Amino acid sequence: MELRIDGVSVDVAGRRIVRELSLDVPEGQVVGLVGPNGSGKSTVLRCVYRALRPSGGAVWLDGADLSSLRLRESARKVAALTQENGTDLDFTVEEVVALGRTPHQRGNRPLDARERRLCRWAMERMDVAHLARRGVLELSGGERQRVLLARALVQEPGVLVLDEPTNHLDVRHQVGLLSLLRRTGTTVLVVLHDLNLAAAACDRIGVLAEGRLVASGTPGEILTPPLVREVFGVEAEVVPHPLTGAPQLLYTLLPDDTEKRNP
Ligand SMILES: Nc1ncnc2c1ncn2[C@@H]1O[C@H](COP(=O)(O)OP(=O)(O)OP(=O)(O)O)[C@@H](O)[C@H]1O
Repeated sequence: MELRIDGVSVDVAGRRIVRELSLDVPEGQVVGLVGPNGSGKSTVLRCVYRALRPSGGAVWLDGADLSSLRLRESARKVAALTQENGTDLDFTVEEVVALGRTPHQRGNRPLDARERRLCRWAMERMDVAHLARRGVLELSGGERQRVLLARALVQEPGVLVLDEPTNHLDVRHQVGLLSLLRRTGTTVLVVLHDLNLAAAACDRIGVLAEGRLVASGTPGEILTPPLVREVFGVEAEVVPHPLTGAPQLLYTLLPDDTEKRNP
C-alpha cells in the first residue's frame, strides 16, 4: 500500500506546527522521519493514523483520501505504535496482542485458527511469547513496547506508523525490530531519534525542522555533516558502515570551553 502525505499543514491553538509537508512512502518501503525535539514528527504521524485532522493538505492511501474512509476501514489499513499507546487495563499479553484483530472483526466472534497462529507468530517475532499469560501492567517498558508492536503486526496493516519504536528497547531488540521492519514488506513510516539506526533501516529519510521538511532522500544523501550541523547543531563525521556501506555518524563532543559551566 502506498502512503502519500500531500501538502499537510497542522495548526494547533493558533500556531502552525506543520507547514505544507509532502512526503511519499512507496509500497513496501521503510521511510524514516528525523528531526529535533518539537519539530513536528509526531504531529505528522498523528495525521496518518487520524488522531488529528490536517488543517490543510491531505493524506492519501493507495490513491484514496484518508479522510474519505470510514474510521474502521482506515483502522484496518493503518496500524500505529504511538507515544500515547495506552495499556492502562490489566489485560494479559495475549489479550492485548489479540486486540490487534479488532478492526477486522464483526461482533464478538472468537479468533479463528489462522488468527490465533498469527498472534503466536507476532508474539514470537517480538520475543514476548514467554510473557503470554502475564499482565501487561507488570511488564518493563521495553517488554510492553514489544507487546504493542506484536499487536500492530497482527493487525496485518498495509501501512505501519511507528513513533520512536526503539524507545525503551535494549540494543538486541532495537536491531531485531528494525531488521524485522525491513523484512515484513509492509509500507512503514517511522520516527527515529537515532540517526545511525535510521541510516541502517530506512530506504529514505525525511528531515523535519520547525514543522518543515528541510531535506529528504536516501540516507547517503541526507546524513551529511553540514545537514547534521544545521538541523541538529552537532558536529559529526560520516563513515560508511564497513559491511553495508550505510552512512554512520561519529559525533564530536563539545570542547570544555564551549560548555556552559555550573554557576
Ligand atoms: N496539542 C498540542 N497543543 C499545543 N502544542 C502542541 C500540541 N501538540 C504538539 N504541540 C507542539 O507542536 C510542536 C511539535 O510537536 P511534536 O510532538 O509533533 O514534535 P516531535 O518532533 O514529535 O518532538 P519530539 O522529538 O520531542 O517527540 C511542539 O512545539 C509541541 O509543543
